[in-house]
Amino acid sequence: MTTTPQSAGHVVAAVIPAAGRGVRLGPGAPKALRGLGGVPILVHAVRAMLRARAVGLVVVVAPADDVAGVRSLLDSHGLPESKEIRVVAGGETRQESVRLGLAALPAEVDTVLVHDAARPLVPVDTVEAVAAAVRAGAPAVVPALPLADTVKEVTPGPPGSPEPVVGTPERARLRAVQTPQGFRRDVLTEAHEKIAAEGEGATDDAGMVERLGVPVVVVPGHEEAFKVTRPLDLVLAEAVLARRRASDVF
Ligand SMILES: Nc1ccn([C@@H]2O[C@H](COP(=O)(O)OP(=O)(O)OP(=O)(O)O)[C@@H](O)[C@H]2O)c(=O)n1
Ligand SMILES: C[C@](O)(CO)[C@H](O)COP(=O)(O)O
Repeated sequence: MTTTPQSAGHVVAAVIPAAGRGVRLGPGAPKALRGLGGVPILVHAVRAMLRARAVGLVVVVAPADDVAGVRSLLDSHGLPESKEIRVVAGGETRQESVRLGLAALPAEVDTVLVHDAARPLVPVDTVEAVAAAVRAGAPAVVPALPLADTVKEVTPGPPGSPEPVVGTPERARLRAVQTPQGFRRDVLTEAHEKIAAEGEGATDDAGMVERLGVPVVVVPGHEEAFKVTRPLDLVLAEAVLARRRASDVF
């Protein structure tokens, strides 16, 4: 096991929430366990984190009813043994799963990257860039991309019914947020303790940190770090992976 500093005095761990069902992807196994190029989505995500020199330890947050199954799945895929991989049970929400992953970190970890299992193809350069920005002093770092579409704010109505438009935010000021999101461990832990205690949900970890009043910065994301959410995303992921395998570039 190696949890020695991988990046100049910092001990960086990746927490991978992988306990979701993948309802929007359609019926089947939990999303992280479904195949992409013949390999479970989760295995791609774990490899993406292990490839980063900065990352010294990975915590996988598995569906609560299949922790042993996920452990043996990872063990059967020939992952490098130079870095420890822990597997813990997840919760009912992404927020709860991340909190359970944080609780499994060893004391010496001071920097945490939270990465969706559902973003299996994130390039290593994006992972390293997020870790480097935290190392450089930012308490919270988010990779993100400018939007291609114009966005409307609406008053939500019943599915399928016309929804009144409230406004059109200035697109140049908007970013679509990805993972891994990087944090000083103390900041992320405080966010999960306080915001969860307030009973407020959040769709990403940086959103919780923002509510503490801690500054969050954005660094460039990558179009191949997209989230596999709906069936078409899986088609795209298969195509990206096939191209990488053909050119041997990961
Ligand atoms: N209770 C949950 C819910 C989500 N996640 C994880 O959070 C990441 C991002 O969530 P999302 O893509 O929304 O996954 P699902 O919740 O599985 O998707 P859906 O909403 O379609 O069911 C995924 O890696 C997912 O496994 C988790 O660890 N625990
Ligand atoms: C964390 C995240 O991937 C950033 O875009 C996203 O917020 C997860 O959202 P979801 O509601 O779980 O799809």
